[in-house]
Amino acid sequence: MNPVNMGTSEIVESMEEFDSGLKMDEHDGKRHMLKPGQICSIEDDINQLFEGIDVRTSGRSSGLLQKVCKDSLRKSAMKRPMRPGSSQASGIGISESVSLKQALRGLCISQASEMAAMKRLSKPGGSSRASEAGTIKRLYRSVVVEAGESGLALNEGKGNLVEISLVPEGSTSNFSEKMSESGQLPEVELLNQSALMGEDEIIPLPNHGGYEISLAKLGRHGKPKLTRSSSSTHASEKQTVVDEIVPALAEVPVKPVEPDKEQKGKLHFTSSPSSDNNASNNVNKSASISRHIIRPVFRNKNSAKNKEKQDSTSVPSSSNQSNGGVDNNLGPITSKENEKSSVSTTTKVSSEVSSNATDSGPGKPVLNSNISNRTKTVVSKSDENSRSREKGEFSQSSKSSIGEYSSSTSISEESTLSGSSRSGYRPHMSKDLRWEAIRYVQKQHGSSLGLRHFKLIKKLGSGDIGTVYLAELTGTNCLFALKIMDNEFLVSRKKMARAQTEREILQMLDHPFLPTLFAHFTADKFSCLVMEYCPGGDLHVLRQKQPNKSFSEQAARFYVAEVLLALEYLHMLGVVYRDLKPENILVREDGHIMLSDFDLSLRCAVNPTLLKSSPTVESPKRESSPCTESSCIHPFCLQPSWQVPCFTPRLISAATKTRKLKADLAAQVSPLPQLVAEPTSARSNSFVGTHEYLAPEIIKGEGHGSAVDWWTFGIFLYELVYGKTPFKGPGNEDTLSNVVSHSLKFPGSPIVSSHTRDLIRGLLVKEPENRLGSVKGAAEIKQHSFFEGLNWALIRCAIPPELPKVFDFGNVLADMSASQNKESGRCQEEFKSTGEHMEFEMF
Ligand SMILES: Nc1ncnc2c1ncn2[C@@H]1O[C@H](COP(=O)(O)OP(=O)(O)OP(=O)(O)O)[C@@H](O)[C@H]1O
Repeated sequence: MNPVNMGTSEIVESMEEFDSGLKMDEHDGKRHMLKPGQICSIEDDINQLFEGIDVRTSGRSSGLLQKVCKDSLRKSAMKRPMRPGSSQASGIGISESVSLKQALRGLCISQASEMAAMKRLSKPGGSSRASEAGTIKRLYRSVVVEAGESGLALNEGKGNLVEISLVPEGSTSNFSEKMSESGQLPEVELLNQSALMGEDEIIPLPNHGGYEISLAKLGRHGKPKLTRSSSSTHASEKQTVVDEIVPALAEVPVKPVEPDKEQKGKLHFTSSPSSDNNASNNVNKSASISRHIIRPVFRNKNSAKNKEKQDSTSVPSSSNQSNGGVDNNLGPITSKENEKSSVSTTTKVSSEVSSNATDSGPGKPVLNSNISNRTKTVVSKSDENSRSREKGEFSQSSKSSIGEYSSSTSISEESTLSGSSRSGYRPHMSKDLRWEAIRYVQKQHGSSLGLRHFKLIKKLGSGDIGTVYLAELTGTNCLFALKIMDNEFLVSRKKMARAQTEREILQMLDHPFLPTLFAHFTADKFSCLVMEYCPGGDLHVLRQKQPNKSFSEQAARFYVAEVLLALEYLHMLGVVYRDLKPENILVREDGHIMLSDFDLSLRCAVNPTLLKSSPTVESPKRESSPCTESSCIHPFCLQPSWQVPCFTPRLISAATKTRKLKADLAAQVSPLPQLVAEPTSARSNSFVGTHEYLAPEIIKGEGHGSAVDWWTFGIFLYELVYGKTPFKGPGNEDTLSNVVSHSLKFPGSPIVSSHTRDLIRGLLVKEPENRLGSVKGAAEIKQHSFFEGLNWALIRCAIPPELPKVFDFGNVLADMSASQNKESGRCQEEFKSTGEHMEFEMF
């Protein structure tokens, strides 16, 4: 949370509040807004009332008591409705009434309303002197859009859609400027979204067009331990196909940056110099954003030297030192000169978001969704993998990712990327010693982080765009997963955009079930990502080790629940993951999961909405009413209605009774609205994913959106419980055709509960629009009976089905020196001997 925002006052509004502000004129019957100056009239009314009470109670109450009551009433009148348990709201002078607060507070509508208010006030002509009640009403109307009828009390739940507009439709920059001037940045605290957040910490979400959403985030435990459970070499036959689209150039708003003299021979492809260390900078940044065309440019050392002179005035700075010293050399190229010079080696950044996501005004990035040059190359990643992977060292799976890939990026604003990428600026990881270690090394060596600071211990695996090593930050006993990518290779294979996407997404993440990116830097011709190391292998390997190669439903529920939360968070950030499969789910040392591998993800705009849930049951009153019909047809009604009125509750079964009791209780408590942050407007035509996991709409090339993640989620659950995927054919083509045309079938064995099958069925609906999760995203899926009883908020504290072998971290490096130094030496030698011309095995 930005410090600037910390002081932002909470506004809680309610219809009661409006009612108090709206006074019916007895004479003309019109409703008038009560202006601040009219508060005294309320006071007068109350005084009058009190007089009445005085008269009535004079004989019974002591004068003192009356005085106390009167005083308190007067105070109440002055303070406006205040009920037990409600917190006093301030902000722009709006107090709250508790019932609405109960209904909305947890779902941040108050903050959203404040935001909406600020937004409105920031508009030209908006009067900051508007009456308080008027402001409330305007706020209410701006925030709460009641479907059907306007002016309906918010707590009269009828399942209406309440929409919070978090994306400014208009003057983002103006707004941001105003906010920065006033020192206030509206934010939405997504309270009650326990799945996404913790109770104690707030993290910034990417800036949605100038507005910052804050999420309270989960804390996380986790120290790296050197252990590998990857002795098995189970290879699935799933193949990776990379089918690339060279996407169209995207017009992306980025902040112009200062030249950096130290950028020679380095890769530049970011729009986010991660240099801003305070919130106001963030705010100012969004205010100063201008549109530039950025193109990722690769320069090898030699070409960089040649171009150094001509680029010297335009090479962007990544402000390494200000980023906690973390080398952050991936800066944007913004000048025309660079555009020119980069033509031959550029991978253009394209964008694929729906018109919905892009047409909403200058507050949102305008993206070029044309795909200019589509080259379709199918590469069998399994072949590459089989070449590159060392047998028995790490999980082998040929379930590989297909990518007729377009980078599909709607990179909105640099603050989106830099906001959480600042070293240590990730609340759930901020106390992690690895940040300290990195800072320590930088301090010691007085330089930015580079490959020389790492001791490569062993190769963890190779992917489509790079090789991942277990690496120790020299002299710190801290282990990291170091992903090293060869820039020349990326450029030549047109994979630069994928690398960029992955890095940008990693920079945004701050979630217990997603990896933390500690640093990134370029070293000679390599781009390196310093990530959290996950020692427990992947779920593919773990599944192979299970009896019958499938997980129990209980275990599966744990893993899919954590994956669901990770996906929910990603969707909330505007990231459609697209490559869910057990191979991409790593197991942490504490047994919890980490979803990895974002190079095929789609970035898009997201517009969180608040859905007001409606009670699904009849009101208790109605249910307990006697049958008044002359002929009762209630199935449980045993007594003829003409003799004795039948009271349904007395005659229903025990189970039904319990259900009804629960329903009654639920009906009495206003159901909380649901926050839905599903990027439903995201659209891509890329052919990406993994054959067995590909959604039908991707195969059919119809264009796809976030619903593909719910399809893959269904396949994932199926594979965990049945030990295989549902549509796999003898070859990839068969698999694809099965996905499109075969109906879903469940094997007779193992026996799987109807809840699980029902959830899978809901997720594996071929039409994306009818698929579970397609409308309300994870919120919808979480409510499925498969997850009944699961405590989403505390899942990170749940005991995982399996713990990877635990090593004493203190001894890890010592152990390593004995058993693994050999390999470590080999990895180091590999670098030393080959120098800048080092070739990775995978390439
Ligand atoms: N943070 C990490 N901790 C431990 N092992 C990791 C980590 N990240 C990656 N790995 C291992 O390194 C391997 C290569 O990862 P990488 O993300 O580069 O490629 P990939 O998952 O095979 O997919 P893709 O080819 O799509 O990039 C993975 O299979 C995984 O086993």
